[in-house]
Amino acid sequence: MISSTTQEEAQLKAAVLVEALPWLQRFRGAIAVVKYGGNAMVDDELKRAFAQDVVFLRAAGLKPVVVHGGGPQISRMLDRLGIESEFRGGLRVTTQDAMDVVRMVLTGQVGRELVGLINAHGALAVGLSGEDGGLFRAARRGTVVDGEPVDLGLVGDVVDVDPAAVQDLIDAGRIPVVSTVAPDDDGQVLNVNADTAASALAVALGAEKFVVLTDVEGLYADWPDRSSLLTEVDDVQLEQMLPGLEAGMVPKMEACLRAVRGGVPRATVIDGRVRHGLLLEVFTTQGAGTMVVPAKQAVAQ
Ligand SMILES: Nc1ncnc2c1ncn2[C@@H]1O[C@H](COP(=O)(O)OP(=O)(O)O)[C@@H](O)[C@H]1O
Ligand SMILES: CC(=O)N[C@@H](CCC(=O)OP(=O)(O)O)C(=O)O
Repeated sequence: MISSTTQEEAQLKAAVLVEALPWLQRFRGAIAVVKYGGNAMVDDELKRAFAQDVVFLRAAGLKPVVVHGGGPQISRMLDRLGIESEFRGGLRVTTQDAMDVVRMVLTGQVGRELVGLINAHGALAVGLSGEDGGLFRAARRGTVVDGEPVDLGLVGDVVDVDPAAVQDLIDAGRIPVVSTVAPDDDGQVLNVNADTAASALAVALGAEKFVVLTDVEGLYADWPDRSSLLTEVDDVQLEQMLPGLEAGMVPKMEACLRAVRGGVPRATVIDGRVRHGLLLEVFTTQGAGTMVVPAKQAVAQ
């Protein structure tokens, strides 16, 4: 005889699968750009679970595109090489020496590792950077801190995206894994914040979803008050909040805003430290983290 506990467990498992049905139907065929932040790559087990989730999305009929960061990994390597790291307004001040390290760590280390983890489930992932196939064109940018303009060195913003190289991989059933270094018009490679680059790619691809994995539960209206976590915010509200946000959260929320204003229907910031958080975000009704939606749709979600 089957015990009642076993039956309950079985029903719970079935309920999880049934809950996923409308989301499986809704997102079949949709492009999902998933930005994996360096701070969310906490340990090997989490990274393996992330790779599993991405493969799950692909198996469920979505078209996942991974854009990765690697800020802490770059800082560690710079440290080992005796090069100082300095951030202004959430962006790394980047000298030519630092740029060589940024490029080496992002495309040669972090990107390679993610490709390997995904390909443990089949030959799906192909790595490329903003330099490959003319994917990104960048232009140098500075920033403003406390009202003062700050020169960030070899830091750029993506000003043009040619998604053909990524689209070709998607069409071939592959999972593109994108590192965000990008050349300017003179061929100088620039350091581009990964959140910013990921949102530009999500817009260019006409993505249905833009999900950002970071090291916090989502956006707090009144950071660090833990009771102020927002489950949903519209683009108008978010724009008003931006000047009050701190450091790393600024490029992240700007990226979500740009994605939504560029036509991506929903952009979500989730806690990448939660194992399988990506699956929960995509396939459960409750979702996870903070979802940014266009103002006119906010009520309907
Ligand atoms: N309003 C806010 N809501 C959430 N996190 C915030 C907020 N303001 C500042 N933060 C900080 O921003 C951090 C996320 O930025 P960052 O560490 O640069 O992320 P990543 O490395 O994933 O790009 C959070 O861990 C948190 O400490
Ligand atoms: C200009 C700038 O700050 N670039 C980032 C690029 C990596 C990145 O964005 O990584 P995360 O997503 O892990 O933060 C940097 O050098 O750290």
